[in-house]
Amino acid sequence: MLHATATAQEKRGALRSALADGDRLLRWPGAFNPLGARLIEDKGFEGVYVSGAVLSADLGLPDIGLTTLTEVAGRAGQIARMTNLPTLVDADTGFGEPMNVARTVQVLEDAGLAGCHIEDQVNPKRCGHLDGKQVVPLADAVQRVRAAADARRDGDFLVMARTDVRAVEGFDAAIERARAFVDAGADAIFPEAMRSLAEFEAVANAVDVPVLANMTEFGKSELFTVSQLQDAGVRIVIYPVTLLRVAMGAVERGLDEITAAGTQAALVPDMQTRARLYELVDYAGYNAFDAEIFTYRP
Ligand SMILES: C[C@](O)(C(=O)O)[C@H](CC(=O)O)C(=O)O
Repeated sequence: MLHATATAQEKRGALRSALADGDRLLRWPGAFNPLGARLIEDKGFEGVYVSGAVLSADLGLPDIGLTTLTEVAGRAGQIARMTNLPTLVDADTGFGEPMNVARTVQVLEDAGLAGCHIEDQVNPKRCGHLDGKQVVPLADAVQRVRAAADARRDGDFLVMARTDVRAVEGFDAAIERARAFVDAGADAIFPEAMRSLAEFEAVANAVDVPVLANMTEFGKSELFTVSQLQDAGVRIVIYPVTLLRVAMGAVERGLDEITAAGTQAALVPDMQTRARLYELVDYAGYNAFDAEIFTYRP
């Protein structure tokens, strides 16, 4: 009843245990809204991702660091609250200098997130799969990670360091940064825009913390399967924009159908039904809760 019963601390603890548990790959689709997180949990996935690209797109904005910490924490918190799964949020470059990064981590902890990733791009940042990116010097990037790791009050909050350096300085630099970020306190590494499975595997072998693979469509990485990634030693896979793209594709087709046919009738068989929607928002559970409270007498 009332959906997520697990506290943020419990979700963070569960994530730590899942990451410590052998080499099982954790699959985290990107939720573009809280209801999407509910569905991700219902379908048996292991975690929820909140993408900066999706949060930006939701506001009609490109993913170039225009969103504020308040916007990101607010929306990510709404999403995290709706699920018992751990939720990881994209914190871009951390919203400023190292002291801003520290505050970012604490605000995201308070919003109920299980962790976040901080990247080494310069501002304005861009999608990790586009050309023309720039990264800050290694020393500055390491300070961001150290600030994030030191700022946490819950030691289970996952600080993941993302490096975009592969596309700028090459693969060896990505390995160098991954190792330096782990030394600075990173709990996990997100090597952005790897060019092959072998590159993911090499990063996983180079560090003793979990490595994430970003399986975003229309990007620089091939779309590897869960078993391929697992065999390469990857521990977490995200599908950051997949559900938004799928949904928006359906929305476009729906609008075209209404225009062409003058009615939405042909769309109905493929729609989520009223009953399924009510199930996901626990309509019956709220009614039962309400009825019970009204019979309560001291
Ligand atoms: C992971 C990512 O940062 C995101 O915001 O989800 C993006 C995804 C994308 O634009 O496809 C990225 O930079 O890879």
